[in-house]
Amino acid sequence: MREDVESLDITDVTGNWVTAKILTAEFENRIKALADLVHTPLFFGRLDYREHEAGHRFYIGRRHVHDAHGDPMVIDWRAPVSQPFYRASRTNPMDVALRRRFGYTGGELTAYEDEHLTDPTEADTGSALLQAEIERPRVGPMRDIVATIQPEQDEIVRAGIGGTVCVQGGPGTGKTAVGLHRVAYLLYAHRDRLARTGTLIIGPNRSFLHYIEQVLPALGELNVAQATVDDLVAQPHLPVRGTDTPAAARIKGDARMAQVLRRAVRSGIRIPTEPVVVVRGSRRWRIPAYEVEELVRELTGRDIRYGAAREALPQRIAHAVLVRMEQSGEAPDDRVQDAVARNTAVKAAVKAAWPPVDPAKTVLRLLADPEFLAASAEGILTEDEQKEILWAKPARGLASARWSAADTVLIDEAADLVQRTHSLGHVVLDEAQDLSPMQYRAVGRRCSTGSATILGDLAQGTTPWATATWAEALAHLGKPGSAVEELTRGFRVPREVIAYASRLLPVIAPGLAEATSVRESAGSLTVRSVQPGELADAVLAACRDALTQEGSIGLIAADARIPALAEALGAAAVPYLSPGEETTPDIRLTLVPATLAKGLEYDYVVLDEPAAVVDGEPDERTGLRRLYVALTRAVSGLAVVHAAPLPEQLGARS
Ligand SMILES: Nc1ncnc2c1ncn2[C@@H]1O[C@H](COP(=O)(O)OP(=O)(O)OP(=O)(O)O)[C@@H](O)[C@H]1O
Repeated sequence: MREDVESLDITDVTGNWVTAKILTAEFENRIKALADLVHTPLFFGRLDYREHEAGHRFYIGRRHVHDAHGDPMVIDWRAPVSQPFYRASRTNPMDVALRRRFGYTGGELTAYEDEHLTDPTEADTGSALLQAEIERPRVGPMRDIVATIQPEQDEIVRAGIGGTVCVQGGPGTGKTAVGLHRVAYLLYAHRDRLARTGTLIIGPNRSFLHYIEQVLPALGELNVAQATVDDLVAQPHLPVRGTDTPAAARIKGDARMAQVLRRAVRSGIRIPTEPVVVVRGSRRWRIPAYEVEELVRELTGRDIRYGAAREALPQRIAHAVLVRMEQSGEAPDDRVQDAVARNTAVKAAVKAAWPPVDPAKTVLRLLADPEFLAASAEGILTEDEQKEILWAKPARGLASARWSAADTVLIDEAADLVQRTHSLGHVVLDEAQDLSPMQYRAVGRRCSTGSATILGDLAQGTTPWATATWAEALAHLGKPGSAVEELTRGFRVPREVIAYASRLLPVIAPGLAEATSVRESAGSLTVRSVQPGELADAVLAACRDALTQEGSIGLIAADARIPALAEALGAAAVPYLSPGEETTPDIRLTLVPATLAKGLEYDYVVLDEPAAVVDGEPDERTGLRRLYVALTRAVSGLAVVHAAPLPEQLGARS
């Protein structure tokens, strides 16, 4: 297939150099997509449908492959014929007589496993290849799970594009993996539509995005944008240089701010009291004040963007002029209406009634001018709340203001009040529990005419404004009442470790079910108590111990402890990486600040001083949730080393 593309000669068909460039680029992309990847086999499964005739046997793989005659050899995993590979069971064989899974070692076919779904005498033993895949040591960035997607995951992956799906799932239940495969599926099933409208994956931070960035290209999808929420609302010339107190950030992130902003943006609207007089040639056309007033009142009552109304008003006034021209026997056309709309008298009337609004300046004024804030927030924010968000030292101009991350979300909201934000076809929002209501709104307007996949775990919410329920989050996103699915089978964390971490659940997320572990090996869990002076040495020893095993090692610690640990590692000449940097055979240890651990995983985790992780957060619940995240990053083993007493919720180990 690659040679076919490479041998295409386009000199005859390209009329001009633009077409030639575009075609060449497309061919290059296709050749790239058809590259041989040594460790990525062409197929991983086979389905024999029950009528066992020619054409009833299908090989399933990452992409479609055909032979020299164009006959299919491997079917794309996303095609409808492939679906039973993931969903068929003994209770519902879906017409499949045989399902075969192929196992590979370093790109070599080394095993296969058969299930005769309609044979009642065959025992249901579960898949050893799935187990092997789950147990495989983790090195490098996240990989795809296309060969082993589980039925409950597949339901979410293939859910229709029309609806928004929200997935609540404990640590390691495959939310991120499912979200990425869902994008690949949607791009396959709705390629044209999504090529036009675009898809976007939103993750919590850069290192997380780096960790997941290889998955879609491995599935043949090269054109999916990735961003953090901060990237989405970033203002080109207004860098974030300030921080908010947790209290201020909370108020700025509250959905009530949307009402405050709406009032602020519209605060300049004035009901006209003067007539508009348009002079054209030797004639004067006068629209009396009451009529202009009516036009303005009508626009204020309509649910259209501020900017759209501002564009509509001069046209309406011009129309009123045109009506008068017609009444006096003239026959003006559309060009006359446009010319009247641009007339200086009309422009001045519009400016007075509906002045232009700069979103950033509006937010600046709200945060700097107590009277403007009071007028906009009256009956919405209390006086104390207003005081909390006002800048102690009011900024003078846009460039000198110390904008915080929450402020940029406010500017984004104000901008949307003025002009509708462009909506994409599909948005995947990962680690969604952490967003503030205003951030949900920012994401929601980017999929207002599309759909979304919302992934998260309420127990891992580590912002003071983390959502309490998915219903609330979905309402802020503008997708109220969307389906909420739950994933509970964990593919990462070993049994003993998830049981230990789950001791925190009653405090951090009462009512949430404990994740189970599908891993067969129980995993190793050690908790070591040492004297304060010995902490760094004990942590180093635990890292060295972990390094004797295969796979990646994450040393997770409270952010405040990172410099001390970095120094200790340096002094002991133990090389280490930062999150987002790729492990190599020589450097497999990553030093991870607890605040960046979310979404990542390591074969072995050494957790330094849990009490410090809890103390690093503004309140205890958030601290314990941060600890829960840190405790659930391990694939094979977790070693906890502490000098301070463990948080009591973790309890003494029985
Ligand atoms: N069906 C599967 N087959 C093989 N591996 C899987 C499967 N589902 C998930 N995994 C693996 O389990 C690990 C955890 O998955 P993932 O990171 O998607 O979980 P998550 O729910 O997003 O976790 P967290 O809440 O901690 O962010 C990953 O290594 C992923 O590849």
